[in-house]
Amino acid sequence: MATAAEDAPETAPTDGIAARARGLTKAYGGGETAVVALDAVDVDIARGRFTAVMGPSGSGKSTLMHCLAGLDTVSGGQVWLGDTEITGLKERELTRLRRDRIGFMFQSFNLIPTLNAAENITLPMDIAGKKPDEKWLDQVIDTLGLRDRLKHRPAQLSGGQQQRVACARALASRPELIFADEPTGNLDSRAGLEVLGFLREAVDQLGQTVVMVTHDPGAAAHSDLVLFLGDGRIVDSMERPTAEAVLERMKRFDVIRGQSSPGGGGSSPGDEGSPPGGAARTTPPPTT
Ligand SMILES: Nc1ncnc2c1ncn2[C@@H]1O[C@H](COP(=O)(O)OP(=O)(O)OP(=O)(O)O)[C@@H](O)[C@H]1O
Repeated sequence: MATAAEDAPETAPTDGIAARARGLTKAYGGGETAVVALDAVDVDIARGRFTAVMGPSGSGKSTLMHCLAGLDTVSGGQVWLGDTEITGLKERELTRLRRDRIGFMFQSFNLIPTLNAAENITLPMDIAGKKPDEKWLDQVIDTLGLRDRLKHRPAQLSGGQQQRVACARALASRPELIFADEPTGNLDSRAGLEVLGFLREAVDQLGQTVVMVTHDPGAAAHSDLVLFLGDGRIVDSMERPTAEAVLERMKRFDVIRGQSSPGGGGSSPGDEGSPPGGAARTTPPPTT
């Protein structure tokens, strides 16, 4: 019994909650150079909704996503995926959890160049030795308009099509949660809109849960809820956002920063800010 208890992750009631964090703290480095990227964050990610995470450069968006997805360890606090506490899981258990229960999309697509679209889409399931649900897969492929591109390799596809393949790959195993880090960052506005439309459909028509980190108020406007991060804390949220309202909210960060650092001096790491809609950033590939 002691062994079972040891192996059993702590559970919490998470009805309607796909992911939850309590007191989530992440610090990098130590001593004088320590950076607190996340400062005791409490957050609930609602199931079946599209949540966007915004905030100035260095505010902790990617760190939050990585900690919620079990891609990074935390310095303090607890994180749950569904009712599984992931803080404290061993790397092997985390790898399995990410593979089985989470879908990832990144700015840089992260497709395997030697595999065709169909093979890329099912790769995580093939690695896991799982058979895809063909009916679901068909639905995903048709929703994403990839039916006539399945035999193409990534180099034979446009950026938008490659990101659609990455989207299908994230959806293929019908994960509990999809994390998308700047999924439109490498796309022109038309292709970006298309991908955002598909993520919206994944939520509305396929019942998926999506969390998207973005710098772009126009992209955030496709979500149901925007969480605003500032200096490692969730400082605001906005239901049913519009691009204009998100842009206005983001401008207030610049005002506050302007007030707190007269003459532009005294900036801390990652404090330089970035214009909404800009600032492409490279994200590490998924380790699943
Ligand atoms: N590996 C690391 N080592 C040290 N500091 C780090 C590391 N990763 C992130 N940080 C710091 O943690 C803070 C939050 O970084 P994070 O990348 O989460 O911010 P972000 O909001 O995603 O930024 P951006 O919009 O520029 O991508 C920043 O101050 C950053 O410099």
